[in-house]
Amino acid sequence: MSWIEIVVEVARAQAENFSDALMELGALSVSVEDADEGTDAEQPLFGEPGMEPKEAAWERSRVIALTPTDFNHAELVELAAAHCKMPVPEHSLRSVADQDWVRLTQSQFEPMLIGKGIWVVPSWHSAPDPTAIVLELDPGLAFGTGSHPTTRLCMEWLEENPPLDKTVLDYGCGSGILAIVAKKLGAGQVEGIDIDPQAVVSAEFNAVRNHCEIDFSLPNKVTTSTYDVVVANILSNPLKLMAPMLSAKVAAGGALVLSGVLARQADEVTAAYAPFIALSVWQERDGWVALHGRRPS
Ligand SMILES: C[S@@+](CC[C@H](N)C(=O)[O-])C[C@H]1O[C@@H](n2cnc3c(N)ncnc32)[C@H](O)[C@@H]1O
Repeated sequence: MSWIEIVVEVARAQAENFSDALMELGALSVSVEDADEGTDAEQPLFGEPGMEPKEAAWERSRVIALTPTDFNHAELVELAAAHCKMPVPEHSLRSVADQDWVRLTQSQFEPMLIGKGIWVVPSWHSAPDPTAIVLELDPGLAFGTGSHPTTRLCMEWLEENPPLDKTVLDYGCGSGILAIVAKKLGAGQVEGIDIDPQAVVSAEFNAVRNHCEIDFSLPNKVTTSTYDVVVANILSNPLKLMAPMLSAKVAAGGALVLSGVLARQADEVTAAYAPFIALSVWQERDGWVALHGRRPS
């Protein structure tokens, strides 16, 4: 089976309504991208919790609707335009050939070497070096496959500072990748927390699959525990807000490692933690940094 993509350019103000109308009228899926992508007029949109981008679309937005082949494509565009009370925009059609989507997706995830000797290996591959530290992890609904520089920075910090027999808290655990690597590097008790229930489920699944005993939970579990190592790869805004709480989770003499912070945000995050723990940049990668510091003994 194959499909047809309808491609339409609309102004920013119409992108969301037009996309919704296409979906209501029978499109199988709709995506919106910057029509100026790859040119000098390209407009990156960045957001993070509490700082969502003001504009949810681009000055010139390209709306792409996936439809069956036996569909009246011109009529769909006309009806969607009428629904949005806008002139009928020009459209073009692109044929999408059927593919082995599972194989195609899997081919994009190869085993990854992180740091000096940590392999992240999808289940459909065997580990290139079974004697190394191997995490079996498939891309899923939670963030944390090891491909993002912030995850890699935290994993590399843990590899360089092995938490042997130490207690570790992974705050914002996503897939659980950092908690699992900590456990595989010899940590004692390891816990993970995430605000997203789906992440907790994924992390629990991944821990079992990697034969690691780790306790994952939502943030509402109230404890006064402190940990020898606290690692949090979230984003600068929530990290700043959580500075008193996260710092209090670090045991005397323990280490705090933060990532999800852009290099240009390092000073403001360091300032938020200064009353509790002196942080400094450990390493920078692709514009992201990992910050670290120790609570005085
Ligand atoms: C960038 S992902 C990091 C995932 C994984 N630890 C890694 O390093 O790849 C950030 C995670 O933090 C979680 N998160 C965001 N805000 C949070 C909060 N206030 N409390 C706990 N978790 C939070 C998100 O749900 C997400 O799973």
